Order: sequence, then C-alpha cells, then structure tokens
Amino acid sequence: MTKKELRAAMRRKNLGITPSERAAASGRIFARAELSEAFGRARTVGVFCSLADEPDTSEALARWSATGRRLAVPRVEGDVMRFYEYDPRTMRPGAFGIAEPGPEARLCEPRELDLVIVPGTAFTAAGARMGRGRGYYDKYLAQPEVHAVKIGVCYAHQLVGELPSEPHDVAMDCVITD
Ligand SMILES: Nc1nc2c(c(=O)[nH]1)N(C=O)[C@@H](CNc1ccc(C(=O)N[C@@H](CCC(=O)O)C(=O)O)cc1)CN2
Ligand SMILES: Nc1ncnc2c1ncn2[C@@H]1O[C@H](COP(=O)(O)OP(=O)(O)OP(=O)(O)O)[C@@H](O)[C@H]1O
Repeated sequence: MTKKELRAAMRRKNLGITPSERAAASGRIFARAELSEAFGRARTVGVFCSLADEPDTSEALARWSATGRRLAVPRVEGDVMRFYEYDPRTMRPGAFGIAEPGPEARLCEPRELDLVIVPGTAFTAAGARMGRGRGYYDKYLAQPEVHAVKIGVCYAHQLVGELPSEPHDVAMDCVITD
C-alpha cells in the first residue's frame, strides 16, 4: 500500500466510527495520556485541536485547562506550524478548518513544551509515525530547541506493523491508543 492509499484507508475507518464510540475511545486515550509520567511532570503540554477523523481532543482540552495545566495548541502559518497558549476565548477556524489560536494569543516557544500530544494517520508500536503528508509535525519536532516528550495518539486500528521510513521522520517516545 502506498502512503496515499494508507491515508485514505485510515480516513475511511476513522470516519466510520460512531459518535458514541469516538467519544468513548477518545476518553480512554486521553485518560491514559493523563496518567503518563510525562504528563504528570509537564508544565506545558502541546495538544492538537482535532479534525473529524481524529480522536476528539475537546474534552481533554477543557478538562486540562480547567485543572490549571498550561496548554499550547498549533497554528499553521504557511509552511510552518507554531504553538500558542491555549485560551478558549481566542480560538477560531484556521487553515484546513482546524480551530486555532487567534492573533492575540501568546506564542509558546518550542523549548517551553514539556510534552506534545501528536496526531497521526498511522503509527507503529515502536513510535514511527505517518502524518497527513505536509511535514508540519516533523519540521516542528526536528527543531533543536524542542525537548518535549512526544506521545502519538490514535485509534487501535491505526497501529500498524510497519511504516515506510524517511530520514526526516521524527519518532514518538510512545504511542497511546484506545
Ligand atoms: N488536528 C490536527 N491539527 C493539525 C495537524 C493534524 O494532523 N491534525 N497537522 C499535522 O500536520 C497540521 C495541519 N496539517 C494538515 C495537513 C493536510 C491537511 C489536508 O490534506 N487537508 C485536506 C482537506 C481537509 C480534510 O482532510 O478534510 C486537503 O487540503 O486536501 C490538513 C491538515 C497542523 N494541525
Ligand atoms: N525537518 C524537515 N525539514 C524540512 N522539510 C521536511 C522536514 N520534515 C519533513 N519535511 C518535508 O515535509 C513533507 C512531508 O513529509 P511526510 O510525508 O513525512 O509528512 P507527514 O509526517 O506524513 O506529515 P505531518 O507531519 O504534516 O503530519 C516532505 O516533502 C518532507 O520533505
């Protein structure tokens, strides 16, 4: 299967999950992330704002921000992605229809992130990742100032035995599924 075919197959499966299954699976995934040692230690956590074919991060964002965790969410700016402090009041629709922080949001420097929760189209248990094919996370995580622990999250069917690897691919420290 080519990367393109694998992406299409995963998207189909991800969108085939019922809303209640998605809520339950997302609840389990982010509860597990919360129990990780890296989460316990992290002052600032990078979290994505989910698309329909991804585990739903909205409850985790609400819960973690309500319990005082400093959260940062990505904004796509042309070819690059940057993280900004999460404040539900500044969020608005951005590139690809993904909710993103508005112009008033405070930039979170790459070195400030202690943990990043990373979306992906497919992962291996060893931490290899395939994304949506634009390299935003690979470019972001490859910056020398990034010291964050990287946790990939996906549905169980997105965990595969093998992925084509390229030199620029950045590996996850662990992968959490439902
Ligand atoms: N939730 C989330 N946010 C994220 C990412 C992600 O994978 N998930 N990204 C990780 O890199 C970046 C955005 N990357 C993207 C790369 C390609 C497409 C894309 O191909 N979109 C389709 C149409 C939209 C759709 O799929 O409905 C397209 O443009 O053809 C979307 C986002 C930054 N933010
Ligand atoms: N560190 C990097 N510096 C410059 N270009 C990069 C880097 N990492 C990836 N790219 C470029 O990004 C493009 C997409 O790469 P790839 O298909 O591996 O993305 P992906 O991991 O699936 O996507 P994403 O990270 O957006 O979810 C490639 O053309 C690659 O050359």
